[in-house]
Amino acid sequence: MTALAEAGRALAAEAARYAGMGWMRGTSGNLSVVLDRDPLRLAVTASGLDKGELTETDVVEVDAEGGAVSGGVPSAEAGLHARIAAISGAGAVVHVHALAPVLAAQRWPGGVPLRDLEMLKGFGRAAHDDLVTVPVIDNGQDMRVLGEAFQRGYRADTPALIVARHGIYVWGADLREARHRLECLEWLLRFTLGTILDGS
Ligand SMILES: CSCCC(=O)C(=O)COP(=O)(O)O
Ligand SMILES: [Zn+2]
Repeated sequence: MTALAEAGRALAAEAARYAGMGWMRGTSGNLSVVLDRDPLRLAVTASGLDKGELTETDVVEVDAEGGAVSGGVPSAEAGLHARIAAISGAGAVVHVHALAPVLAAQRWPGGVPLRDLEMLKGFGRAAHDDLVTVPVIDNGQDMRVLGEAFQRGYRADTPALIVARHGIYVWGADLREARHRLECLEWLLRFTLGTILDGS
């Protein structure tokens, strides 16, 4: 099996899992893994498909700008995946349309504050870190513009980015680490939103 097909199989399995959680509704969301660093090459999910029904062939190899190197139409957001992988050194980038991150960005458009929660450990931070701020950038259709905005707010200790009125990106050394971070961060965001509702 080629490296691209192997990546496609892993991406399909991961996407099915996220779809089952309701975080990839319709055709939303996209996932990638780094195939090569020099030059940068990623395997990214193909565009416009039901992410709960992907097969190992629904994957496209892209370059550092998100342009297709193999056949097929890559995710419309491949350019942002590539920028995140290039800047952070991550081996995998996941993007889902879970609701809590979008609600949180609406409430805290300058960055979502998280503090003093055990679950922060699952996001690569200390439980009692004074303040963790998840960056928020404006949505748009030009991935170069989103990439620049990501890069301006990038901090190596905060492996996530919320795109306002759109969704969230989380990254890690591999798909498993990215997933663990995403699951814990989604919990943190839901908790933080819940504290406004109950006034605490
Ligand atoms: C209803 S999904 C709109 C596009 C989007 O935000 C997304 O995550 C999926 O785009 P792709 O090109 O990767 O299918
Ligand atoms: Zn999206």
